[in-house]
Parts: sequence; C-alpha cells; structure tokens
Amino acid sequence: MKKISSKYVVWLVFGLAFMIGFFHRYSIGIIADPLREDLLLSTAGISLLSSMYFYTYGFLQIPCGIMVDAQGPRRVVLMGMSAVFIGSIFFALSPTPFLLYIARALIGFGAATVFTSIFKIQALWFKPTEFATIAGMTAVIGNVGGMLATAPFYHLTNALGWRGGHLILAIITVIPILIIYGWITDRPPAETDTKEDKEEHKNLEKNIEKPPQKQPQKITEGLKVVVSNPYAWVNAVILFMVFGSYMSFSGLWGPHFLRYVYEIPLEQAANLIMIYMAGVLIGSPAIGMISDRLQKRKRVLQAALFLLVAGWATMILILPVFQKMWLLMPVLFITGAVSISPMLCFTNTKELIPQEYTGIATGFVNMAPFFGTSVINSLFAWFLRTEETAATYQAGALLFLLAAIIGFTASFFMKEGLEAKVSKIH
Ligand SMILES: NCCCC[C@H](N)C(=O)NCC(=O)O
Repeated sequence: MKKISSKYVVWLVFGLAFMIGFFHRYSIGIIADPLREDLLLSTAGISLLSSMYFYTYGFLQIPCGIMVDAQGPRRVVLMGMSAVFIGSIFFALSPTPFLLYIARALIGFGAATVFTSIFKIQALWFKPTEFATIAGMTAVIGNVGGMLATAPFYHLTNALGWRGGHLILAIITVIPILIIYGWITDRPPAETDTKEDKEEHKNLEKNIEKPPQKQPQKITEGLKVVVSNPYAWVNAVILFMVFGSYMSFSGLWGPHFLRYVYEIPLEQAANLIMIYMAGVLIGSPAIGMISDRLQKRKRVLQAALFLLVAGWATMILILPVFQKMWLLMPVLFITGAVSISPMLCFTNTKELIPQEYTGIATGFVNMAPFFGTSVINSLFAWFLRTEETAATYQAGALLFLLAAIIGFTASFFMKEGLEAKVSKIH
C-alpha cells in the first residue's frame, strides 16, 4: 500500500489522535449530572473519575516516551488509540462505577501515548526551523479538542446520552487508527512522487524510513542522557510553573477569581475565561512562528514570560483597584497568549537532546505541568481554607504571579539549541 509522504497530512492524522485524547480530558464535567443519576456517583466519585485520566496521563509520560523511542511513534499511537477505543466502549457500556473508573484509566493510558508520539513525528518529518511553529499548532489542535468537549459535547449527550456520546467517540477513534495503520510510516518513506518531498527528504536524510532501535541499553542510556541534562530540568521548571498556573487558572480557579475580585456574575467570568483561551489559541502558533523566524527559543520565551509577569501583576494587583472591565479584556487576552509560550520548552528540550531520545525527553518535561497543576491547585485552595472573598482569591492568585516570576528567572538558565541543529543541516 502506498504510504503518505506529506508531512502535513501525517501530522494532521496524529493531531486528530491528540485532539481525541484532549477531548476526553475535559469531557467529564458535561456529563457529571447524568453520571450522578445513572450510576449514583457522589461529587467525590465524579472528581476521582475525572482525575483517573490525569494521574495515568501524567505518570505514563516517561514510559510512553521510552516506548516511542524504542518502537517508533506509529506503533505506540496505534496501541494507545486502541486503548482509547476499548476504554470508550467500556465507558459507554459500563453498568457499575468501578468499570467506569477502569474505562477512564484505560482512556487516560491511551491518550498519554499521543503527545510524545506527535513530538517524535515532528522531529522526524519537519525541519528544525519549522518545529516551534508546528509544536504551537499541536497545542491549538489539542485545545480545539478541549473546546469540543464543552458545548458541542453537551448537545451530543443531550441527544444521545452519555453512553451514546461515548460510542460516537469510539467510532471517531477508529479513523486515526485506520489511517495510521494503513498509510503512515514513522519516517518519511524513501520512495516519493513529488519533487518538493524529494528535496525536503534529502535535507532530512537521516530520517528516511529504517527500523527503530530496540536495544534495552538504549533506554537506560536515554534516561541518563535526559535526566542528567540540566537544561531539560530548566525547561521542566518553567513548564511546572507556567503551564501549572495556566491549567490551574483556566481549568479551576480563574472564573471564581474574576467573579470575586472583579465583582461580576459567574457567567460573565466564565465568558472572560474564553478571552484568555482565545489568547492561548492565537498565541501558540504565533509565538512558535516568531521563534522559528528569529531562530531563537530562549530570547522569545524570555520576552513572552516578561509579558506574562506584567499580565498577572496587572490582573491581580493593579486592575482590581480601578475595576475597568474594558482593560481587563486585553490583559486577559495577552496573558493567555503568553501563558502558552512554554510550548517552546518542548522544542528547546528536543533540540538539546539527540533525536533518538526525543520521546523520553518530551515525556520527561511533559510530566512537569501535571505536577505543577496539582501543586498550584492545592496551594490556591489553602488560601481559601477559611473563607472565599476577593482578598483570599487575590492572595491565591499571587501564586500565578510568583510562578511566572520563577519561570521568567529560570529562562535565564536556558541554553539555546537551535543554531547547532540548523548548521548541521545546511
Ligand atoms: N489546557 C491544557 C494545557 C495543555 C498544555 C499544552 N498545550 C499541551 O498540549 N501539553 C501537552 C499535553 O500532553 O497536554
């Protein structure tokens, strides 16, 4: 069977898998009420059900990265998406909460394989000078999945119920499985029709299809290379702080922070979070593109993190004094746009680690945002332990400012890695 030779189509198919995984991440909130009614789940049970995904996803990042480097992204994603498929069917048919938890963990396990795989695909198919742009687009495609899990999923489950909704998700999951199985290779195929592809593949010669390496000593060696690299740790710190705050703000505390501190109804606050998310969606590819154009990761990230510090300071300390809503909107948008800038940390890590270990490196740094979110969420809750007021929300939100300052400071310890890669290719 003739294989796909367009890097954009390959990326898009892996992107669809990433989108499906992201969809599941945010899908429980919408179906919480019917789940409560049908399976008598308590609020704690709903929260555990949602968390099952995050725990498996976070903890499996390194093992998934190891598998990706050893087996190649194609096989790993085929296995992962099959787990998502089976998990979705189990979820849809589950007669008891226990089976529902197992199904959710299976979905989390499957979804966990995709991020490290898509980064490996990007490393094998795209030029180093395109990497940050395509990584930014990957974040967009994931977030679109997250957005589809809101109103559109609400309407779907209204029409078909939560079981029907999950059966539809299972059917959609078959699409990337079939395309990846039949038409996609890990690396650009040696045979290709178009002149552009031939030219491009000549530049990425070392990536041309060859069997993946499987030696076990490679795994230990890869882990050693990644964990002993101080710059991978710097990137992990930035991701822990900045993505931890981003997920904590957009996923949990943001609406209530705006509601109390700006004295607005919760519905308006939730709409304002959409402005922050619009910033994320536009900022992600824009920052990647700027970084690729300038061929700089560190400087671009520093500039973005400086704006992030300014954005949080304005939103938390300055604007509440004046209560100017028309000023809050652009500040939210800009803060969202620069909150996603640490996507450059994945790119930077990939550039500092040999390509054969891109999977392990991506998995290693991608654990940080998940731990960051749980730590920041808990610390924020500590500020609200006695009462929920504008003052306690403002105090909790200072964590975001502090995290941005730490992230900005850490960015001075980054090492630029793109120049070396570009000079090797030309
Ligand atoms: N709203 C969730 C934040 C996700 C951060 C980032 N865009 C991303 O894709 N991270 C990798 C992942 O595995 O989620």
